Amino acid sequence: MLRIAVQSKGRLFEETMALLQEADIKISTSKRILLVQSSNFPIEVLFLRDDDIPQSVAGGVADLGIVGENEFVERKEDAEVIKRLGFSKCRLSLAIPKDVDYPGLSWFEGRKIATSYPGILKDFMDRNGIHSDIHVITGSVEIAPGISLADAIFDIVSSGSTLVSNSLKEVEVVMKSEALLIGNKNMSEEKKEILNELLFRIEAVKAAEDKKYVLMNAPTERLKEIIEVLPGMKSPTVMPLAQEGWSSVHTVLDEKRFWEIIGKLKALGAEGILVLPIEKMIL
Ligand SMILES: Nc1ncnc2c1ncn2[C@@H]1O[C@H](COP(=O)(O)OP(=O)(O)OP(=O)(O)O)[C@@H](O)[C@H]1O
Ligand SMILES: O=P(O)(O)OC[C@H]1O[C@H](OP(=O)(O)OP(=O)(O)O)[C@H](O)[C@@H]1O
Ligand SMILES: [Mg+2]
Repeated sequence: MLRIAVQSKGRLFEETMALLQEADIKISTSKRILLVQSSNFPIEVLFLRDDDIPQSVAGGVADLGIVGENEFVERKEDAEVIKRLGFSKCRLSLAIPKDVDYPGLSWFEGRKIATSYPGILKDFMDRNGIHSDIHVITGSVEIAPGISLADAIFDIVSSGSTLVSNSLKEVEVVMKSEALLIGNKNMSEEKKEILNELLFRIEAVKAAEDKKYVLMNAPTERLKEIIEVLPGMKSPTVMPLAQEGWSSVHTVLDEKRFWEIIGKLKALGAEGILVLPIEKMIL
């Protein structure tokens, strides 16, 4: 049985549970139970604070973990990055009061910076030859300059609205982050086999993300032009309709290019276009 450490609540929790669910791994969650076995897959889920996930994976308390890259890099624990998961995207940035002129990194020389990521910040400042005074706080970092606790902050930014609400401006992006699947470096062969099955399922879920299955009726005489417009996995499926001169065309479309392609298909005479979600895709 594999043990995976995931965040018990917070920004990573929902998407982590959704990923396991889409991979058809059933986990019943209840606030008080911190170790739960799946009823249909050889895995158990250990619910932890995200701060503790890198260490539990490096030390072998858990075999796998899902954690933000920011937290993983900060902790400097010896575990392996198995897969970048593409959710909980954010960045770690330096921000200063919005009315202060910013001449460049030298501004931070001798300044006090509040952060929950002292390791990443110190490495960045050392690389750039800047000496600053790093003040560690575990939450509500953005408030620090407003209450004269620090001159600047170094924290997570996503939409930037927390910075705006606290009259701060982002001046340097130090790293980008997303959720990672990390693993213990000494997993047994049996555990690696279960991990491979898990990865196979995760990849099928990820491949289907942002993809749609599209069916349409098309005039047979325009099929050649219609097929040229469609990217598809290999080539579209084409079947004759009962009505003479018409065909049914089935294909997979990328959501990003969806409207552009649909527009072209309509112009070529396609009609009765149906768009269906795809649950999984095995490439
Ligand atoms: N605004 C955001 N947008 C996108 N991702 C974010 C955002 N804030 C945080 N994250 C990502 O989600 C992770 C968890 O964030 P969260 O705020 O839940 O952490 P936490 O308060 O430290 O939780 P815990 O109680 O588990 O210690 C962060 O380490 C980061 O990778
Ligand atoms: O750029 P934004 O979109 O505003 O997001 C950034 C904020 O999001 C996170 O906090 P969160 O809302 O998770 O609350 P927390 O401080 O309790 O972790 C993070 O610590 C920032 O404060
Ligand atoms: Mg935390």
